[in-house]
Amino acid sequence: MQADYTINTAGHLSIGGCDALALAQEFKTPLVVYDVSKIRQTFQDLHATFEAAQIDYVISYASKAFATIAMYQVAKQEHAHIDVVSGGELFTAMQANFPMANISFHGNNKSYEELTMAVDQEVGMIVVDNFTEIKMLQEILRNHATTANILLRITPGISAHTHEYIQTGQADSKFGFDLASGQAAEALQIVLADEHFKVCGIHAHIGSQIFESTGFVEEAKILVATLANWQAEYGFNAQVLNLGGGFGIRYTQDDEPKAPQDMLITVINAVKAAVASAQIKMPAIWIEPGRAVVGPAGYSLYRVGTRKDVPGIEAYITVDGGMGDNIRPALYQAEYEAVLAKNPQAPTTQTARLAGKYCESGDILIEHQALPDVEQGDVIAMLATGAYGYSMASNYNRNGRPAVVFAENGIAKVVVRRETYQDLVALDVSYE
Ligand SMILES: Cc1ncc(COP(=O)(O)O)c(C=O)c1O
Ligand SMILES: N[C@@H](CCCC[NH3+])C(=O)O
Repeated sequence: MQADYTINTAGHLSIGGCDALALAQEFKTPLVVYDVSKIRQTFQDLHATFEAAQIDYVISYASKAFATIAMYQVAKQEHAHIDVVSGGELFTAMQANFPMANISFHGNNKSYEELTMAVDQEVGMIVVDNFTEIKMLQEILRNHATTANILLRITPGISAHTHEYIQTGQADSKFGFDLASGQAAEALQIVLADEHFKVCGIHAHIGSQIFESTGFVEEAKILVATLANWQAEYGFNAQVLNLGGGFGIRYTQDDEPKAPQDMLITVINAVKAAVASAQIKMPAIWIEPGRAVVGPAGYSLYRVGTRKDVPGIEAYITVDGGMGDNIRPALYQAEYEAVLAKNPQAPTTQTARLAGKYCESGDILIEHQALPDVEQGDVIAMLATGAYGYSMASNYNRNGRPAVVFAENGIAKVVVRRETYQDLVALDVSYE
């Protein structure tokens, strides 16, 4: 399958109606560029799918995939909720004037301060993960003489087909209350007995970059069966069934994911069928897509620097970024594709390793990348880098993180400025 990108009349890669070479020239490289209309389209496709199914729902953008003020504003404009996993993400959402009622707060080790911040800000939903958190939250709510809407995060015992580092639903997971051992039912009884909690429902998330619907269907069945049991045993009527995120995207031509809205239809149908057979009231379905919303919309633009030929092996073509702006290849052996921005469809003449500039042998962005002849200064665009790229970026080797540009209808706007050398020492304190 042909990679998904647009070429303009000059024959250059075009992102959000902007020429990629012009973007690299104006904003320098490495540069992260988002085609904002792609982000909007994904939200709109998911909304349309839910609306056609005629059920109550919430689309909660999992903002760990890319959390910035501008992105929160786009999510708000597209009528999405967001989920946050730290005080820092929550603070960013506050700066974006994101409605606090439309935020879910996640995390397996939320601190006392973070929980207090969530309560003070009247965050709409706290996704309670463990017994320690229940205790802390009870104390905070008592002290504030207030209540909180909560979901219980359940570990449903499903091993999704994905990299083990990004599986989260298996019984041996650091996240959530285990279902099989009875932990989840124990947690439910505690929160139901405390009037400070408005227990709205349950949550699970089985993992990320998942292509097969079977894991989600299984998840839906297990969670609905759990709700039916809990209704019979504890009289608990859930209003919300949050199925988490995890829809996979296409990084390379070998990937053939379903469109997120197609995956969603399967999931909705599985919930509807399970609810009908369990004879419980249909809860609102909440989903938390991160990668599927921002991944395909993001491009990383790099300039080619050096080249090293190794006799008999693929050459190293090194660019001006690498593991500092995209750790995923080094961390998960994640695969990507890249094109030459000035002529994405130029016939290829070589297969090379696209290497980063960081001081690590493992800093290879792409192995076996087919490329035409490239020269120093050429702009290479890595595709589908919008999820967990910038958000996991670091200052390793004291490289500044790239700027981020939103491109839409031919207009490009910096939404995160490039870090300067001065930024890099801004937190340092002299010891002389
Ligand atoms: C609780 C939760 N929800 C949603 C997501 C988003 O997942 P994805 O980006 O794969 O859609 C994650 C990350 O895996 C998560 O941990
Ligand atoms: N950061 C991971 C996904 C983890 C999602 C968070 N639970 C990735 O890049 O694929």
